Amino acid sequence: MTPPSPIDWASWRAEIHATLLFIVRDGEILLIEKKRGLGAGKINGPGGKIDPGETPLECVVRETREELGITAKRPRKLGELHFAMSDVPDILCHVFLARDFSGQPVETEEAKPLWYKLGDIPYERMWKDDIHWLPVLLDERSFHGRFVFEGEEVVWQDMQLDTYWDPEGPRH
Ligand SMILES: CNc1ncnc2c1ncn2[C@@H]1O[C@H](COP(=O)(O)OP(=O)(O)OP(=O)(O)O)[C@@H](O)[C@H]1O
Repeated sequence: MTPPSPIDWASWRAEIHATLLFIVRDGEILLIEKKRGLGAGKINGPGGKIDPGETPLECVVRETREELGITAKRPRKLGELHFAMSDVPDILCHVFLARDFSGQPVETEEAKPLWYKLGDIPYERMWKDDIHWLPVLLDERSFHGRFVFEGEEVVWQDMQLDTYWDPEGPRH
């Protein structure tokens, strides 16, 4: 049984709209150690806040360039995450997967690039929600996750799978 949500999701609106990208190539995933801002010190994908007038896709390509100096090729949105936070503004995050990029990842003031084998993802150094949806993304399935945080802890969650129709169809 799912406990009742502490949030009224029907009227919930995020103050921040953001993006995340996971690039997977040759059995490895490109992650970053975030050096500043929300989640500094944690491992995540590149991404950040959507600028006014920007689409989520434009944002994720721009943020990946700014943070790692590479250009993601054909990112596909597979997920949406809604975070109700206790001590920072609430976030709606669009999550993308890409299989290729151009350029060489470099460390910047915002991020340090880190490659991990797909079987070796450091979930213990990531946000606590990630383990619930990153394996779904890596399976190329779509998802909609909602998480209520108290500080760094998840106190309520819901994950819906296969929630989007992907116009490009499954890749395998
Ligand atoms: C709560 N559980 C969470 N789980 C997984 N990922 C989370 C997250 N909470 C935030 N994120 C992501 O972290 C990035 C930085 O967030 P964001 O608000 O943009 O902060 P940041 O200070 O870096 O902003 P800018 O660099 O100025 O865009 C952004 O991609 C956002 O989607």
